[in-house]
Amino acid sequence: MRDGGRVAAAIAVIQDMDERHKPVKLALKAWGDASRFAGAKDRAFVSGLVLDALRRRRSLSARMGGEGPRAAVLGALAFSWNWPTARIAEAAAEAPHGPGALTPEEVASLGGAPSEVAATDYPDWLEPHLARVFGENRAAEAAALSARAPIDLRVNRLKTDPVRALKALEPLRARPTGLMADALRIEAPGPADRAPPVEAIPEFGKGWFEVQDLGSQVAAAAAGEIRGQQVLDLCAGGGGKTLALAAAMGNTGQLYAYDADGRRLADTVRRAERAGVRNLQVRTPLRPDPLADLPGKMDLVFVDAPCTGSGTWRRHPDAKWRLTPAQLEKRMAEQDAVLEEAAKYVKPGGRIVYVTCSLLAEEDEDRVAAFLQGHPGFVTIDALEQIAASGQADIAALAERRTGGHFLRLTPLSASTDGFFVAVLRRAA
Ligand SMILES: C[S@@+](CC[C@H](N)C(=O)[O-])C[C@H]1O[C@@H](n2cnc3c(N)ncnc32)[C@H](O)[C@@H]1O
Repeated sequence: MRDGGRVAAAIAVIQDMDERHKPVKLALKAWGDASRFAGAKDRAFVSGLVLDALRRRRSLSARMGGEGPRAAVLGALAFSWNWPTARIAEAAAEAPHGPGALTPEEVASLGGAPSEVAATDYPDWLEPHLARVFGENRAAEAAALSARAPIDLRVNRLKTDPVRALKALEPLRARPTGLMADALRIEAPGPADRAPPVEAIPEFGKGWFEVQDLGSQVAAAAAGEIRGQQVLDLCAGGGGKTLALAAAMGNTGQLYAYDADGRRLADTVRRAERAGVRNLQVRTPLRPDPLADLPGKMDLVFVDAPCTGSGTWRRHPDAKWRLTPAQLEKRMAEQDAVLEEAAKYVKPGGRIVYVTCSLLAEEDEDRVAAFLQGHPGFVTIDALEQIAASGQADIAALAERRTGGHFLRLTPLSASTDGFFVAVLRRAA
């Protein structure tokens, strides 16, 4: 495909999303299925351009003076990909597949000086929510949430060590992160480039490493020292945290993985086998009372709670435009329910780790406060001390991420991670 056809395809994908209220993943898949002629480079170009247009859709639209998909895509080419106007004009005018010649207004907007436009790249209704957490810094935090994200890997200590893993990942130029001993990072690919083929590295197949955001690795480390313990991963989902917890346990003690949605657990056994995990029981909700034997027995219940995902907007930029106040309310109710459930399984003296990948206080501090009010037998303990006890992190580098005394909040701007909130609660002995 030539550039004109690729740009037209990106516009069509966003149009499909807008008209049919489709998530970007499905719209891209629909285009890919209907475009057998498109090669891997074409697909990388189109998906990169669509995601970049969505990341900054509002500010790009404001600069272009238009709301539609075409304005967002042309704006992304100019202001995210730094294409000169002449190159955009040439691609747009390409016959027969380009999206059509630029209008004089578009040419003027594309050539405009870096603007005074103050449009923020999140929906208006979130303004007070982000102001509550970030105050004056919210625009800078939102800008960092609108950037491309790197690819982070977690070295699996059950199979290898960071030195050997780094050697295996040399072709992809991975490097240590400094923050977590077992975390490696591959910088975000260029806008139109294909994602680095991590899964094609033979050692990936041997379970040497997993793709996992650095913030997610920090959150898992808040489990603390868990060797030999009884641990329940209550919202195990696809198993990302489960495998991190398993690695920290070193195949000692017993790890249970559960999720209210049994389909989400489907891959966990296979992933655990690949990772060399031998102390995991997957408990499916498809059986009656799957956790009936666990109440009051867990040293640790890990709650990777359902949330709005506002901390992951770098990777899922369409999610921020689809989020509604009603969805936030729904997630808050689910968070209360899952914390209530978690409390049942904790033994006296045991802990709950509460994690969200949301930056909204309503899902974070407020849920912990609500839980504590109803459960006077629990207190918060310092998340950072727990992370220190895990022996995996550079605590000094995390000290400034402490919030509300005992909690931790990570953001793309402050920690170069996805956004995460972490709280640790201890049940009285
Ligand atoms: C943030 S995701 C978990 C991600 C996963 N831990 C990982 O690292 O890949 C939240 C999960 O919580 C599950 N969930 C929601 N309500 C639940 C409940 N009451 N009990 C257990 N799981 C629940 C959802 O099905 C979803 O898979």
